[in-house]
Amino acid sequence: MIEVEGLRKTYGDFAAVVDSTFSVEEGEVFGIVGPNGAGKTTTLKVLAGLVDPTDGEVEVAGFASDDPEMRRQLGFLPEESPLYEEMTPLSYLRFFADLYDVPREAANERIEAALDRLELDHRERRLGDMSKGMKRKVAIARSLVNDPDVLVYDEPASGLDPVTTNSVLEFTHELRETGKTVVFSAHNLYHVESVCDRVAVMNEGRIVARGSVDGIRERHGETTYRVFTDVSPARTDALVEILGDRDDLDSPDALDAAIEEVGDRFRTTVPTMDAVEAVREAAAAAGGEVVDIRTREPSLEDVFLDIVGRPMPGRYTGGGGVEAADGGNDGDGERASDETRPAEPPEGAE
Ligand SMILES: Nc1ncnc2c1ncn2[C@@H]1O[C@H](COP(=O)(O)OP(=O)(O)OP(=O)(O)O)[C@@H](O)[C@H]1O
Repeated sequence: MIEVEGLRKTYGDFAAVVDSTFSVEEGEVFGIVGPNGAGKTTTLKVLAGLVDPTDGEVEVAGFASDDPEMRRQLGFLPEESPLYEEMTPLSYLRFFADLYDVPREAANERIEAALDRLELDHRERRLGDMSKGMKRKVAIARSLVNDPDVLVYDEPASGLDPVTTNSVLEFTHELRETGKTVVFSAHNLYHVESVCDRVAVMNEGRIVARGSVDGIRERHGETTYRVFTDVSPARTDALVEILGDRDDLDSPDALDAAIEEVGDRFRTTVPTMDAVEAVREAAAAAGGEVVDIRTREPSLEDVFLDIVGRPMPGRYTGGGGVEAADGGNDGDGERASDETRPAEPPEGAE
């Protein structure tokens, strides 16, 4: 439903988006996450036909992004959506339905259905007097008046209270059950995890990972083991010392920092089963024993911090139009599996 190949957008010699390749299947909810300035909004605006790409191919619902027909197939929700303050939700939404030439009866049905589902009361109230959450719901309803196949939402739940956030996210999730394809950006990784089928992680203009949330987590996150050790209070220093002295562990320093007192036990967080065995031996040497081992899966947030913490090649083209280093994606086999595209893979990665 959406094909993006080698997308690049530069402003002067600054690259807002660099060699970005991804596709979104029909009926999929696809999330774009990344820190401030990563290039999410620019990518979405290109998809919505509001910004021309400097380079690359973009196709939405079978139309090139510069084809005016493409906009008719699309509902765009910008990050900030100023509404005509003097209008009411109903008059505002009917106005947009008219712009799209939606027959009055179909428009009314669509508007009522969207506002009912979004639980928007006060439909005759002036938009200027509505809360931020209400306005956001009206803007979401606006994105649906032309019954588009593709919805592009920039931070749909930004700045909303938890109840309204949930309602908006649930609604986003439900859209795919009606056959819509949704691309949205978010900062809140929990939102992305709860709603998206697949995600792209952007950093400094590049897609540095993409795939299912679980796939990305598996590739990037590290499972850690929490080992709970019971040692008599008189022997606790001995345990810490023995563990700190182990030079057969990946990182004795990190291990040392990871020993915490939890109630009358010690909790040691280690990265491998070998390290778990090392803790077991140390506990025995200190006259205690391991009483519990828990596995901790990485959250998307752990993964995100790991990925975006990596250095990226420069974004400035120096006027020549060529990046300091090539990164991003090569575009092949994007749909086949979960993929990651670190711009500069650290040694030994992948
Ligand atoms: N019209 C423009 N002219 C110059 N630079 C721009 C323009 N639009 C965006 N940029 C720059 O491109 C980079 C990416 O911006 P973009 O808005 O796409 O990031 P974002 O990931 O959506 O960030 P945020 O999460 O803060 O909204 C930023 O450094 C931004 O300043």
